[in-house]
Amino acid sequence: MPANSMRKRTIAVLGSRSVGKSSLIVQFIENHFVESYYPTIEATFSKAVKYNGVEYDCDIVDTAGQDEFSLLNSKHAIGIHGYVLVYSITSRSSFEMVKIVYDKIADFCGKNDIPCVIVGTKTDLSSSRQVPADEGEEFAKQSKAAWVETSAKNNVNVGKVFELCLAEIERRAPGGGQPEKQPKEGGCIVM
Ligand SMILES: Nc1nc2c(ncn2[C@@H]2O[C@H](COP(=O)(O)OP(=O)(O)OP(=O)(O)O)[C@@H](O)[C@H]2O)c(=O)[nH]1
Repeated sequence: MPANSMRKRTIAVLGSRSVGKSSLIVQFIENHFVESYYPTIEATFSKAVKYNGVEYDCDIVDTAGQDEFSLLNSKHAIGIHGYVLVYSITSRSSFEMVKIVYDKIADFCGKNDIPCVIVGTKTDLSSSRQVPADEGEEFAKQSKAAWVETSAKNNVNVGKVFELCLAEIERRAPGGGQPEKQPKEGGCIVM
């Protein structure tokens, strides 16, 4: 399929520092695990993803980790079709941060039903687990979001994160796929 006939989807990946956002994306795009930690400033990755028989041209935006003082603003919402909100199963505070970030996105988008996947990372470190799986699942259910646990290290459920995100986007806008907020004319588009 020629590139220009593929459906373009932009997905933002958010969550606390060091929860494994970049590792998840790099495992998905480049099929390897990054052991070392380099804090992200901001980066966008592109990949063609086939989901449900349709090829999507996905831009995946890796953000700098958020904390309680980070302000979510237009750059986290304009031009974005769907969200991947990441916590580490070994960090309760990162799970609490996902809830805060979710509320900020809902606030900014002016609605509670946003195309979103809640992701618990680092399942290979289950002996240090601080967030039970059912708590993650329950929060996602309340938020009408999808939920999955992954390990970028062992390449478990990595592709599923992005498939679920496309499913959440398509469920709300079948075949349409307008971003949650449209860029203003002449304004910046993403991040
Ligand atoms: N054991 C294990 N470690 C992981 C996993 N995913 C990421 N890590 C490690 O966690 C650390 C942080 O990972 P990053 O992917 O850089 O985290 P990040 O969320 O992008 O961090 P910021 O850029 O600061 O927001 C690195 O040392 C990774 O190797 C995983 O699935 N299992």
